[in-house]
Amino acid sequence: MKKQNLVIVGGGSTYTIGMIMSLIAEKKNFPLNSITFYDNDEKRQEKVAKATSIILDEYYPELESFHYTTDKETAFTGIDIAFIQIRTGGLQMRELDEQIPLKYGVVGQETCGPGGMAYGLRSIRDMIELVYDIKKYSKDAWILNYTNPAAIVAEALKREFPQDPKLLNICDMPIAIMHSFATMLNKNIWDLVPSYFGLNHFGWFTKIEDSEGNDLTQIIKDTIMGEGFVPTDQEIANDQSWQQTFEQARKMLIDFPEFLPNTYLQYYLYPDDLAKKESLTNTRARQVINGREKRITELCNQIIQDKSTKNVELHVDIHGVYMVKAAASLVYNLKQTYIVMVENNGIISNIPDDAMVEVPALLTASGPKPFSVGKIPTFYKGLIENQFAYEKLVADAYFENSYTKALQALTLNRTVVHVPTAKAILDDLIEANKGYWPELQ
Ligand SMILES: NC(=O)c1ccc[n+]([C@@H]2O[C@H](COP(=O)([O-])OP(=O)(O)OC[C@H]3O[C@@H](n4cnc5c(N)ncnc54)[C@H](O)[C@@H]3O)[C@@H](O)[C@H]2O)c1
Ligand SMILES: O=P(O)(O)OC[C@H]1O[C@H](O[C@H]2[C@H](O)[C@@H](O)[C@@H](O)O[C@@H]2CO)[C@H](O)[C@@H](O)[C@@H]1O
Ligand SMILES: [Mn+2]
Repeated sequence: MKKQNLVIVGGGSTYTIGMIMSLIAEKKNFPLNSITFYDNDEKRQEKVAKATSIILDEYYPELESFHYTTDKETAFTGIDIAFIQIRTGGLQMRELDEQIPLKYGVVGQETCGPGGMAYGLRSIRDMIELVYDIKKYSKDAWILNYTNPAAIVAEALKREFPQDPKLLNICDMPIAIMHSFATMLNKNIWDLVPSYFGLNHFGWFTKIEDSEGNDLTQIIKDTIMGEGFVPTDQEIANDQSWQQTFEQARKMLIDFPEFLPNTYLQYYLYPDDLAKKESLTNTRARQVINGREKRITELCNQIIQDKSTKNVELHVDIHGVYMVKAAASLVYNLKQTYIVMVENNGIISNIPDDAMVEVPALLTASGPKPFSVGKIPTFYKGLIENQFAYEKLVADAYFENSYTKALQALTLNRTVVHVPTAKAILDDLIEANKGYWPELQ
């Protein structure tokens, strides 16, 4: 097994320590020669990198080298694979993305609705630049992106880098939901076989089987409708916001019992209820700043102060393990099945070919090989086509510098609809995103 040279772009991310623990847990399946961090915020990255260096000394002594840098040439030369996890504008801009729509009574969310559009218009430029730069210094490297809003980033990257089998967008939400299914069923998560279709943060499980082919879907539905649904991955199990989000699955299933919903659908199916529950001074960004970000900063400080991990609790989360296992399947041609984003091209036969759909695919050394889904029922087709039109219009707005396309996008979005509201939110977002967005005319 050839050992891999990995760069983590966005080394200062709150997910990096979890990713490092996953790389350690999976070192037999995804052996590494080197890890490099790249970030454009030297200070933020340095703290995480110093703690990482201590963790790696303790748990990965056989690793040849670990470096961190803010220089792209140093970071991207000689690498086999890049994981990208950046947040253009940081959690501060996420807070504005959530607060601005909320001021107008519209859901304030990281990847859904106007907040998602705002974040998308910031992410696209950095993501395109990073992919070009990685390819410049390591033209054959795999690029695994999970930067959000992944649906919009995937649409933009597909246009800029068409048909690139080594560039893959991936999300952890389906596997986090499957984690809860596995716990509920008392089964090993990796033995569950999902049938799933949709767009990123906008999809449904049509079936869950075990490795022997037993259909477990009805048991899962009955349990959720009877007892509710809870997050079980350690990272989110005790988080009140995620508990409330998972609980909404029961409501969605009672209203639409056909398929098991991705939890993100709550924002599109009950937008007004969710907006009413949100608080301008405590949107999710503020909770993350006071929660995950603070916890990771304290954890790094403790490790650095002790020069050891003896006084901290480190754990492997499903987010990191999923990305690492998927990467291993790609580079070692393991042909394992993961839910990823790919260009439709007939997979879902009655929606547009150019949609970036999220479906199960075999991950192989020549890229993802998605399974066919076939025709989907009218309700889901209607929802997906509307959402895909919104995503396309956001990418159009970016590439064409078009105010009109951005306004059309927001008007189509199920969380907005009302044109004057769309206009007011868009104008506020333009003001807040000066320097991040293209100039819309
Ligand atoms: N796809 C998924 O399911 C999934 C799951 C978890 C997180 N995410 C995404 O991962 C990303 C990181 O999330 P976070 O909460 O840890 O954010 P964060 O702000 O803590 O970390 C992001 C890091 O990226 C750096 N950065 C920003 N722009 C950069 C650029 N152009 N080049 C290099 N570095 C840059 C920042 O300095 C920061 O250190 C976000 O996009 C988030 O939405 C996606
Ligand atoms: O609101 P946040 O920042 O806590 O989470 C937003 C992300 O939520 C989903 O991902 C993960 C989560 O980040 C992680 O900690 C994991 O253990 O559980 C969540 C559910 O899968 C979502 O898929 C991401 O795209 C969001 O960024
Ligand atoms: Mn996601």
